Amino acid sequence: ESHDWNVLFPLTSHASSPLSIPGGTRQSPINIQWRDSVYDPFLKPLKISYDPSTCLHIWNNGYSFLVEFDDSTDKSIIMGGPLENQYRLKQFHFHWGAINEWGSEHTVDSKFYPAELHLVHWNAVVYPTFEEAVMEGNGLAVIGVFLKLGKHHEGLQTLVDALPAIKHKFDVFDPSCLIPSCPDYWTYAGSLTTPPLTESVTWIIKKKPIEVDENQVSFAFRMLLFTSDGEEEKRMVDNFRPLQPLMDRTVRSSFQ
Ligand SMILES: Cc1cc(=S)c(O)co1
Ligand SMILES: [Zn+2]
Repeated sequence: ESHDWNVLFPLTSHASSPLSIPGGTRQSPINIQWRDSVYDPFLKPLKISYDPSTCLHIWNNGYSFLVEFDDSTDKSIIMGGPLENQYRLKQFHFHWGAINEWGSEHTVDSKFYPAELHLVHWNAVVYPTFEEAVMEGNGLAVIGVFLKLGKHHEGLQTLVDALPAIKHKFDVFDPSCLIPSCPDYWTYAGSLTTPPLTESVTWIIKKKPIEVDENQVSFAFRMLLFTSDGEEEKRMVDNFRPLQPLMDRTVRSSFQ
């Protein structure tokens, strides 16, 4: 039983990967074992309504590139799905690898995708600020979308074109163009995958990936830098967290 292993040989426990918080019981990302996911007929369809004009700017935060949204109103929200309240879109960003063999944070049946999109939302019904929501169990909801290599993605190209400038001011961008129309998703209780790693995220992982072409991931994403101007260049790649133990959690699916 893995728990004994941890008790007997705590130093060799795989669960305490460098980036796991002590005593964490709902850490992310995880491997989604398709056959172990449980269909929940009471799960509602996810309702997504984004107002493209809430788009503010795109920037490199030294770990990924983010497109941030004006979250001072309820103009861009999600509701339904596994969620009790509506959640406001705050930003979206990606995680990707140095090569196409890996890059996503979540895996499906231990398969990595070359990249993963995260659309981060917070529970403004219950919490006054994003910062407070980050610390609460029902504070955040993140939609995860896998990227697989295939045909060119028009919507993504708008972002890719802005990357070289990165300070590029954005007028409008509707992130729903990055979300597959197939309504199927998995959902589980998890955490942020970057510090503070708080266990505040209801993860909603879309079953269907979106297709992007080789250049969109390789040229654009992998040319970004972790480093700032003047520093020795370090390409921004492999900005994903190692898999975390499922522990006492069930992944639910919205589909049979
Ligand atoms: C708030 C936030 C959420 C995720 S998923 C991330 O990678 C960074 O920051
Ligand atoms: Zn993320």
